[in-house]
Amino acid sequence: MIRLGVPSKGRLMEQCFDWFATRGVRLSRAGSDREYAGRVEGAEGVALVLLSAGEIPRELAAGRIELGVTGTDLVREKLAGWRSDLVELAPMGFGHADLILAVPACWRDCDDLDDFAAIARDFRAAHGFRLRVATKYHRLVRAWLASHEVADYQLVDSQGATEGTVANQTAEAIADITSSGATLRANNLKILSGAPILRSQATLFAHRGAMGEEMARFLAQLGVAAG
Ligand SMILES: Nc1ncnc2c1ncn2[C@@H]1O[C@H](COP(=O)(O)OP(=O)(O)OP(=O)(O)O)[C@@H](O)[C@H]1O
Ligand SMILES: O=P(O)(O)OC[C@H]1O[C@H](OP(=O)(O)OP(=O)(O)O)[C@H](O)[C@@H]1O
Repeated sequence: MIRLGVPSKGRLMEQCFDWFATRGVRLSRAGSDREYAGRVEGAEGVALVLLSAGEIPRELAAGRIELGVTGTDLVREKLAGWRSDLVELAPMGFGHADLILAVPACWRDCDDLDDFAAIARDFRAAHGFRLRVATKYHRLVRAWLASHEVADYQLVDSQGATEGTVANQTAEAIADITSSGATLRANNLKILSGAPILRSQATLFAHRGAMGEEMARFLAQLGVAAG
């Protein structure tokens, strides 16, 4: 049996259902919007498990699901050394989002990461504490800033409404995902120029220990190379 984990709500779930439907596999909820059991038609030996997108990386790594759809951002953030437990099979062409670093739009002298590094260096002396970056992407942001030799900052945990932390004066900068940019604009924040920390999209992943014959057959049916 292949347990397939799919985001349980919103556009990610719907676009995921569409992606499989295009490949002849009909996924649906078993009952009401509140019911997290699912149905699979058009494929043998596949069970649908509806899960929070944020939990799918951990469930895949533990082998509690054999296949799963989630954002590459969530896999890289939640699983250190994710390649040892997961196989990245196919980008799915939706759920695009960039993980970016943003600062107040009124910081006229801060356009790129070099400017940010210089401001962070001076910040502690001026304010008595390190410049605060609010994010839920702790691992990715730390690794990225370290790789660019930015050290004079502290991370502030924010699990939602991260863009509001600057106006609320609990952070000076934020690192979060953006797609349309509307939330950043509404909160008077600007993205630092240059490449984003990460470009993410919804992606099909497998548990590395589950790449047997049954999986090969299902992937062939989906037209996906076995990694
Ligand atoms: N505009 C967007 N807003 C939020 N997530 C987006 C957006 N565009 C793409 N995504 C992707 O969707 C995924 C997050 O989905 P979702 O918010 O449902 O996850 P979650 O953390 O499990 O949520 P919850 O905890 O509310 O269940 C991430 O991979 C993210 O990159
Ligand atoms: O660039 P945009 O199109 O404006 O989208 C980006 C926003 O969407 C997400 O938030 P979400 O609504 O998922 O809630 P969250 O704050 O709980 O993450 C993300 O955290 C940003 O806040």
